[in-house]
Amino acid sequence: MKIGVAGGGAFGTALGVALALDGNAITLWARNPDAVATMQTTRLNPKLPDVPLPPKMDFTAAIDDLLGCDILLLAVPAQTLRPFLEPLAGRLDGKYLVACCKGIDLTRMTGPGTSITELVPTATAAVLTGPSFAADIACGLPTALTLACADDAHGAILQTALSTTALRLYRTTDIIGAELGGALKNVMAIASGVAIGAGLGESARAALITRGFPEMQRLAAALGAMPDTLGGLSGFGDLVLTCTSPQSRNYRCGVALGQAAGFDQATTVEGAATARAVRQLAQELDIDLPICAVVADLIEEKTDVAAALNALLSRPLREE
Ligand SMILES: NC(=O)C1=CN([C@@H]2O[C@H](COP(=O)(O)OP(=O)(O)OC[C@H]3O[C@@H](n4cnc5c(N)ncnc54)[C@H](O)[C@@H]3O)[C@@H](O)[C@H]2O)C=CC1
Ligand SMILES: O=C(CO)COP(=O)(O)O
Repeated sequence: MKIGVAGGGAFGTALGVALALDGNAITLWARNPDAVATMQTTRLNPKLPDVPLPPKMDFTAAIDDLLGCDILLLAVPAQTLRPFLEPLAGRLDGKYLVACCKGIDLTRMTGPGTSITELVPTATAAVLTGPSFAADIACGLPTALTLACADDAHGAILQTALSTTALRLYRTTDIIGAELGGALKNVMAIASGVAIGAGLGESARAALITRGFPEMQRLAAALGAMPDTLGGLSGFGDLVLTCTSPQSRNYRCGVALGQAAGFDQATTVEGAATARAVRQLAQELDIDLPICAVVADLIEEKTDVAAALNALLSRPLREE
């Protein structure tokens, strides 16, 4: 099956590299023609500067070049997935559409897999998520991800097509649980970064990760996820990775917030919009998600770190 990638950022490129080195011919679409020309001629992507782009990868800024692919890996940022798909919806019938972004769309409050199902109901929607830094995948380091597809037979086809020796895909039919794990761990990564940036210590970070996990589980359960999914790679696995590694942009953004320092607004930090979406969902569903709420307030500068800490520490003592 022919594989295409939409999105010329770090993650789409890394997946393309891994699959091309495994023998697949990959077409990668990026919206910026200059970026495409650079990749085509230099065989490098500045977002992954140390990784040569394999000969089996081709680059295009013409979206029509993707339409001959059977499997499309959608690696555009989460808030841009719906606007990306909407004009294409009638031209993607029957394809495998695999969301590779992590977040909750602020306009519709849906995760990426759900957005695909809504916008292209004739496609097979799937979500690829889990603990993985683009640079690790591109360098061929061992990585394990979750491939979620409601139809398990189609999920098995995708699992085989997208796994390589180093990139191991585990299968689930729970799209909601997988996409929420990937979205919510970014909010917790910001919180963890804030704790470290503000000098609150590693014990505080461990507390945030551990108390953050049941927040993820509560929201996921309320939105219809299967109970065990959040304990897997897409939830717990990615929570651990992203909350503990300075490679994570969400974590680094949190560190900057904790230090009251600036952070490059052009960096992709999916947890910022997701925190706001989660705060709204929590209100609508009447669920208590205190860590998510303070992250959203910090992002919007409705609170500062001292007040956020006080809000968390002054909550009533209770059973674990
Ligand atoms: N970088 C990583 O290690 C990982 C990233 N992801 C996810 O992959 C998604 C993409 O992230 P990255 O590739 O890392 O981001 P990035 O910042 O490296 O690249 C984002 C790319 O999206 C493009 N883009 C922005 N708006 C667009 C639009 N409206 N239409 C088409 N393209 C647009 C930008 O030009 C840029 O090339 C995110 O949801 C992220 O959470 C998932 C796992 C690992
Ligand atoms: O999702 C990721 C790791 O699994 C990448 O995290 P960041 O987007 O925070 O860099």
